[in-house]
Amino acid sequence: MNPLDRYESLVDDVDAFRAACDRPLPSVVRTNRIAATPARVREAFDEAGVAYEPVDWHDGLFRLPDGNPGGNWPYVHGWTHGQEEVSVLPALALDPQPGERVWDACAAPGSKTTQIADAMDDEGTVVANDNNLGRLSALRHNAERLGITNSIVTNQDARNFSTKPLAFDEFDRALVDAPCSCEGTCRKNPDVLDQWTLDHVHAVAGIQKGVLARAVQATRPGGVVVYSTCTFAPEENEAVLDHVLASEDCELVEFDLPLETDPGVTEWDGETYDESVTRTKRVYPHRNDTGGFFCAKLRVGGESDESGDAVDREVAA
Ligand SMILES: C[S@@+](CC[C@H](N)C(=O)[O-])C[C@H]1O[C@@H](n2cnc3c(N)ncnc32)[C@H](O)[C@@H]1O
Repeated sequence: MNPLDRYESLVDDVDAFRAACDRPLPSVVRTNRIAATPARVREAFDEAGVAYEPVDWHDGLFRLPDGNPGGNWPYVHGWTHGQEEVSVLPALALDPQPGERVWDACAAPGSKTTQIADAMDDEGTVVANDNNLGRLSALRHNAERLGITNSIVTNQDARNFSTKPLAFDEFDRALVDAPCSCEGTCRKNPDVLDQWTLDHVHAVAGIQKGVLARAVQATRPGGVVVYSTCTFAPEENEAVLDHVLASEDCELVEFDLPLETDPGVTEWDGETYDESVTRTKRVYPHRNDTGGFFCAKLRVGGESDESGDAVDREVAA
């Protein structure tokens, strides 16, 4: 069975959805503004004879029609990082500010960690955590190449994350870019559809619930948690949020993304979810010619003693 068959009742135009999922995905790079401007990257691509096309919704992204995002000197100098268009969305929703404390719970190989550090002007603290040591070494390599200095790396199971190694015990913001069944990456890696099983969807949903709950607990009252996956499966998206809304002190908030999205679904396979999951965003490949994605933004409850404005703190870790 092709798992994409499951989503035909969710999309408006099944033929366009299936055709988009069958098309290869263009390579995209993000400008690392710590090291260069988009104008300087364009100049460098021109000088090096690298073909590129602008991405209309983000001035720092470029599509590379010939592929190979790592095969040119602007990449080697840390001016660019290969990152799919939809992969840029969670950090935009998180909106981290210079000086803040941010936890990237499932961070490797660091596309979003490095984008978060960039958005913070490399000021404050990003704690980049992953339970996979091999993937963390790729993250460290990327952070070094991009010249990032405000990030530290931890190797823990995010479900039981301990802040003991840190000099603080709560974060202003947290990102859970969760391990998932990766259906939305089928344009890049069609094998995900052959390897798909419902058992894996249910198993990974358990991990997702545990990590998201810990992220809410580790974030200060009034702070922000963003949850994202690259899958269409409601079991891994809306159902995870429904679970955490019931068990933790948090709420889903409205937010904007610069791409065309569909709202989260409130019913799936005989289950119904909290109405507020309609505030989450589904990105289907045929809408913007991208990969598939899911993104949600939560506000943590409880008494907040901070305005939510950018804070000026010493890096403490
Ligand atoms: C979607 S990938 C993260 C991609 C990354 N955010 C980026 O932008 O480059 C999910 C990551 O979760 C990690 N992971 C899986 N289970 C975990 C757990 N229990 N605790 C922490 N990390 C976990 C995987 O090793 C994997 O690197």
